[in-house]
Amino acid sequence: MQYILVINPGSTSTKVAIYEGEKEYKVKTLRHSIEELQGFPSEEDQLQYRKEKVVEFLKEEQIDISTLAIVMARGGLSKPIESGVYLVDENLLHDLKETPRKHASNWAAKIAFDIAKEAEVNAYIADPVVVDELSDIARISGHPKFPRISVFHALNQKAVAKTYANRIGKDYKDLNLIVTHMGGGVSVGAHLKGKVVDVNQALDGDGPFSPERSGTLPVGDVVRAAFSGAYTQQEMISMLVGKGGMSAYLNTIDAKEVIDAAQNGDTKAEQIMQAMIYQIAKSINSLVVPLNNEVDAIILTGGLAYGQWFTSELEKFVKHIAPVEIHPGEDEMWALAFNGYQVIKKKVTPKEYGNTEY
Ligand SMILES: Nc1ncnc2c1ncn2[C@@H]1O[C@H](COP(=O)(O)OP(=O)(O)O)[C@@H](O)[C@H]1O
Ligand SMILES: CCCC(=O)OP(=O)(O)O
Repeated sequence: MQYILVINPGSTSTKVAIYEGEKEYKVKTLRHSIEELQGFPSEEDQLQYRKEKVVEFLKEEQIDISTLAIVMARGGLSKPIESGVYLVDENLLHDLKETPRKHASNWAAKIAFDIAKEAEVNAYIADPVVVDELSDIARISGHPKFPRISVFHALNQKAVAKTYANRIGKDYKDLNLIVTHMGGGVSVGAHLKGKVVDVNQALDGDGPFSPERSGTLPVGDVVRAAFSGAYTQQEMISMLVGKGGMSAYLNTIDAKEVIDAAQNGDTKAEQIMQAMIYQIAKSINSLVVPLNNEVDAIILTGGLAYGQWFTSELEKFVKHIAPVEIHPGEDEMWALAFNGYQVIKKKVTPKEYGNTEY
């Protein structure tokens, strides 16, 4: 049997799967607690830990590495690139290692590359978090030194948008959609006829706060705190990513636990969840502008979209704009496998990252 190995590290989870063609054969989602993630002395230690989890999965499922036909990985914070499938090569690995923006997706290509090397096959990424289709006007932030950039859940946003288009018998390129991914990070994207022309910078940029990120903060106060002498650069960055948002208020990155507490009378948990919903709703409403007031549907996806109370509260703020579709979890694993299968069948020609000028 020739298998496709799919590797997807997120900020709160590591997802790993084996596909036979487009068909899921085995899948595992490991959820990581805040204590577990903060216990690693270095980035390298966490990479090794996540890699061990992938190798353990292969052993548990008795998948011999020689049966792998291809390894597919989520792409991280390399340079901005167009949507597509890219061979994991030394250039890509170099940029992912050197990037100042740290995120679990940066490790996926390295883990995939090492396993693929052992299996004597190729590793690829598809629709990494740096897919950049921003309109020129969306790039202007308010100061030329700090242009807005595209960092978001490109893989899942595009996959669920295409799944929705297929389901209603339309082409993705004929629709205007607002896709909201709500996981460890939250991204809200304006898909204008198949291009994500505006989206919040979902790591350390702007947008709603999320289970582990602060989103937009009062920037003057942040600058004063940064220069106060009270914090190191790493402590400041952690306030934005990792220990920001819900985790800063409630010391957990498990939104399910907080939603359950909110529904069982925990007023602090309820207030923070309502604030997250309020901020996400404001972002969704703001994307009516890049879509010229013509929105075909709003899609809610990611882990938090499993929470029925959460999505129904959010729907109240946005349902006047367009029909709301709930797509809980993600199509990332399937999308990676699908892209891998297209490469195997030679229906897609992978791009070379090093040759990509943007
Ligand atoms: N049934 C659920 N209801 C609400 N939130 C959930 C549910 N299941 C998972 N989540 C939350 O979704 C978040 C993780 O989403 P996910 O998209 O898997 O994130 P990531 O890929 O960033 O690790 C966690 O905060 C988790 O608690
Ligand atoms: C960096 C953008 C993608 C992102 O936030 O992914 P997670 O929600 O999986 O951390």
